[in-house]
Amino acid sequence: MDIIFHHPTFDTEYWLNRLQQALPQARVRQWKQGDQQPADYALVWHPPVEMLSGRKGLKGVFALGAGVDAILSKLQAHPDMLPDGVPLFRLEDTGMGLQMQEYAVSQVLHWFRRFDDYQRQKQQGQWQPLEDYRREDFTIGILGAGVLGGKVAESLVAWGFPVRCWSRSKKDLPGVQSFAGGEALPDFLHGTRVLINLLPNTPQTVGIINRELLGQLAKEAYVINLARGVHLVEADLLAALDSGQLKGAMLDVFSKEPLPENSPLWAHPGVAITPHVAAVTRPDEAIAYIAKTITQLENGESVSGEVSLQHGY
Ligand SMILES: NC(=O)C1=CN([C@@H]2O[C@H](COP(=O)(O)OP(=O)(O)OC[C@H]3O[C@@H](n4cnc5c(N)ncnc54)[C@H](OP(=O)(O)O)[C@@H]3O)[C@@H](O)[C@H]2O)C=CC1
Ligand SMILES: O=CC(=O)O
Repeated sequence: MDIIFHHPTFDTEYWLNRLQQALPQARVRQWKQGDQQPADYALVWHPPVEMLSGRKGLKGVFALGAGVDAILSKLQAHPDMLPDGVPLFRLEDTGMGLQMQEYAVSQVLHWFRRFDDYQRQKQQGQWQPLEDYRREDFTIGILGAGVLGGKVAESLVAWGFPVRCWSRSKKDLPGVQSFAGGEALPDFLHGTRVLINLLPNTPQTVGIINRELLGQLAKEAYVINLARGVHLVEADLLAALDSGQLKGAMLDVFSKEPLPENSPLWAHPGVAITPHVAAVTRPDEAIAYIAKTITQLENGESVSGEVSLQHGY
């Protein structure tokens, strides 16, 4: 079995060695321009079109992350990039769930315990205990209730917050109120104090966090965007912060990355920023998952993690 690997920034040597250890029967190599030798599986992130297109004998392509929007948008421009019938897989959790939980819980607690207000007071040399927020006024609404949204919901339920989620299909997650489909979106938003985005980037979700949506949240709401920058209309977010409709935003992803120097988001006091690090691919966990999935595929067993090209995630 032959496996080709391409990632623009990962430590390729490390990945090749660990993949080889996990799949001793395979021949693993870094894909280089001009390499048209046979391959059964391709492991990729931002793949050059020629790495995949027209490749015979390919049995599966693995995206080395959770989101497949970049691959799918390339596929739209080059429909022959993924040979017909070749499944595309993505990473399901592989350590990203825990990272998302850490990020979301720490930020929700930061706002819930009013550390943002106390920081402002500290800057003014002000010693002034503030009224506690109550959990019942701090409903967390999670857009997307898949692998990562589900994990984040679980961790916030454990902290005693009222948690609700919104997805395409109805969910049965312990302690979480589930809303499904476009018609249920207004009810989901009504009373949501902290909105956490973990949707995939699809034509249906681009620009979903806009003026209209933000206006339906509870007064002085907060937004955490952990998914993709294109979900959020940045100008609408800034306007909602300036009007007082929103009290704060924690953003990990941006419509343009790296965030341009002249973006007004940098200087806005209500906005905190991290550079797309909410959940990174952990090599060892990802390799274990890919090796397990390839072994299952080779044994003719069913696997999870296949991307629906129809739904775009
Ligand atoms: N910032 C970072 O560092 C990282 C960001 N990400 C982002 O997180 C995203 C989510 O990852 P993951 O949880 O694994 O993805 P999943 O595919 O497991 O979950 C996606 C969820 O979104 C829901 N959904 C999709 N389309 C719609 C729609 N039109 N309306 C309502 N709900 C919808 C799905 O509904 P249903 O369950 O009904 O299908 C599902 O619950 C990734 O796509 C990626 O962009 C991922 C990793 C790191
Ligand atoms: O943003 C990262 C991913 O894995 O998707």
